[in-house]
Amino acid sequence: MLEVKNLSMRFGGLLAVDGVSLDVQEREIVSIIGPNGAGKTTVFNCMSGFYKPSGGKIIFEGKEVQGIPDYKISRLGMVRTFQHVRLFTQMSVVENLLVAQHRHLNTNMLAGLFGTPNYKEREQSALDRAAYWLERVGLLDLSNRDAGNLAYGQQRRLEIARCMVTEPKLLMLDEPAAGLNPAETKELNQLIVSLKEDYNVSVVLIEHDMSLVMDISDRINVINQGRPLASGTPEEIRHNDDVIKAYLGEA
Ligand SMILES: Nc1ncnc2c1ncn2[C@@H]1O[C@H](COP(=O)(O)OP(=O)(O)OP(=O)(O)O)[C@@H](O)[C@H]1O
Repeated sequence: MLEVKNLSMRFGGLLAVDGVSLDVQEREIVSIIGPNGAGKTTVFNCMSGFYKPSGGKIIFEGKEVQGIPDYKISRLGMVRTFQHVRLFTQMSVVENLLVAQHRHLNTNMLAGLFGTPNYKEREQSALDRAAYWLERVGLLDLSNRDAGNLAYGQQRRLEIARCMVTEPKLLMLDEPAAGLNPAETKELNQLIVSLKEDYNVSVVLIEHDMSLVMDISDRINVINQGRPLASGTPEEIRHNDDVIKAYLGEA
């Protein structure tokens, strides 16, 4: 469903991403790993339309999407979370999920003002979807709390719910386990697997928590200093000499 071919991204004199290729099939969890500064988030920023890549192609469901702005990419069904949680902290938990859907659907303001039947129906289904996902990530009891007052692990789950209410085909998670305790990481592990198995979503994951990566990934792509280093199953990556060297070098 997604193919990234020979992607490159230059910032002035720095070639942050250089010739990275990867692909994601339906119902697959694909991870991108690599030492700090390897270029992982930059790859994500290109895939999600935050950056226009300097070179290469990004093909989603047969369509070239490199350089298309982020809001259009998300309407095609590719949505992402951020390394640092980005919620509307002064809005309630449920409002965060409603805003996400409005932005996604590009709701007509006049229809809203006049409260047309079609608009009301859509509002109701947006509320139903919000309630469904809040329940699913264990936040239904906190619907009316300000998002900024949630514990960190809860904010991370709300971010995933905020993506899921838009019914994506491909979900991109940037370090979702960062800052979580072991129990929360275990819950996250189960949630991500369930997104694939129960909701047919493909997941691209950037993550430093190797036990999580090894446990849930179908395939892993390793990048180092902007360049592809290895790709394969968790078992193949675990035993790859180049990968071991790159990580030992970092430590
Ligand atoms: N907007 C930018 N302008 C200039 N340089 C950038 C920009 N974004 C990233 N870089 C540089 O590109 C390189 C890759 O950064 P990137 O954030 O993609 O790495 P990463 O693999 O996600 O790292 P980490 O695991 O630490 O999050 C780094 O050298 C970084 O300083």
